Amino acid sequence: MYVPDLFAGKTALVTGGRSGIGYGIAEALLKLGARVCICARKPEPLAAAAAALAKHGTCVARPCDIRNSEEVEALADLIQTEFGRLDILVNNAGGQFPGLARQLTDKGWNAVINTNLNGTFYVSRIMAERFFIPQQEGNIVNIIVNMLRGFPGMAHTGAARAGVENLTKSLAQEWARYHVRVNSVAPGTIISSGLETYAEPVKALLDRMKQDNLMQRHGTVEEVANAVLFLASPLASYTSGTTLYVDGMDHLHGNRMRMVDMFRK
Ligand SMILES: CCCCCCCCCCC/C=C/C(=O)SCCNC(=O)CCNC(=O)[C@H](O)C(C)(C)COP(=O)(O)OP(=O)(O)OC[C@H]1O[C@@H](n2cnc3c(N)ncnc32)[C@H](O)[C@@H]1OP(=O)(O)O
Ligand SMILES: NC(=O)C1=CN([C@@H]2O[C@H](COP(=O)(O)OP(=O)(O)OC[C@H]3O[C@@H](n4cnc5c(N)ncnc54)[C@H](OP(=O)(O)O)[C@@H]3O)[C@@H](O)[C@H]2O)C=CC1
Repeated sequence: MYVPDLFAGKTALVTGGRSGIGYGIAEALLKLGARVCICARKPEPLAAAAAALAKHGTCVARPCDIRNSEEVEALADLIQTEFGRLDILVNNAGGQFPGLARQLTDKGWNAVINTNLNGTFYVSRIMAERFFIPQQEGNIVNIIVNMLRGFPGMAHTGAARAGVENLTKSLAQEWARYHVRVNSVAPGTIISSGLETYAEPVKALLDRMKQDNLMQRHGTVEEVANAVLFLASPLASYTSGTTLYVDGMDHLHGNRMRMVDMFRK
């Protein structure tokens, strides 16, 4: 539904672009004319994803753990060499594991905060300093999660993503003077490779969440990618510092605590 050359001449970085939602976003940007760089930690599946994406256009890849700012600087070097500029950053890399707050160890908590909050900040700051601010132009879309009413059963990621949502508002204001827009997309439960990482009994819980959703279904990768395309495009030129929910209204409706209790029993 977007014009085919919407992102012609633009370059984009999609973190976590080797799989699931990140792959879908990278593919959608490529199909609309962007040149794309993807990163993730695991080199082999990353290279395979880049090779598959290359049938849609120019796609380069580099292994990078977003928690390590030196690796993120090296990623910026690659983008500089390959593209000479960056227009769009999609902070998609992230994840967590299910567990009640009382079960979370220091190490587990820190792994999730470092990935989702600290990693997102490092990539945003480094790409802004290297590209967006010197260019006086840029666009950031952060993939978070629906945690509007908290995230019982995943308190670590709820806290980290709330941090990213607030970071979105701060960066949007601080960087407006450089013509950088910053927004977030908050998916609900999306059918993707990420969901496959969950074993029983969380799998059963995910089915229950589908029944509880007012649209009676989970979302698709394409539905998340479409929201990212909108926010990254000039169609959203007066929109910054905001969050777009792609969750079939889960942020408004449903009793997550009842489901966590089911999981506990
Ligand atoms: C109780 C009710 C549950 C309700 C569930 C509702 C579900 C709704 C979900 C819908 C919304 C969201 C969906 C998604 O986000 S799907 C995307 C999912 N993809 C991923 O999560 C993949 C990425 N995840 C990771 O890479 C890891 O989870 C992590 C973020 C932790 C980062 O990994 P890292 O490599 O740094 O960490 P380690 O594997 O070395 O682990 C570090 C410590 O973290 C603890 N840990 C890790 N995994 C688990 C686990 N499965 N269970 C318990 N604890 C875990 C642990 O302390 C690790 O240290 P140790 O290995 O030394 O013990
Ligand atoms: N699927 C869903 O229902 C929902 C997903 N989300 C969020 O959307 C994003 C994508 O999820 P989805 O595609 O489903 O899940 P995936 O697990 O398939 O994607 C996560 C991606 O992030 C990469 N990644 C993880 N940690 C790091 C790191 N430290 N540095 C660099 N890359 C990293 C992974 O690659 P590698 O392991 O090689 O590093 C992988 O490509 C995540 O942030 C997720 O939490 C939000 C709401 C709902």
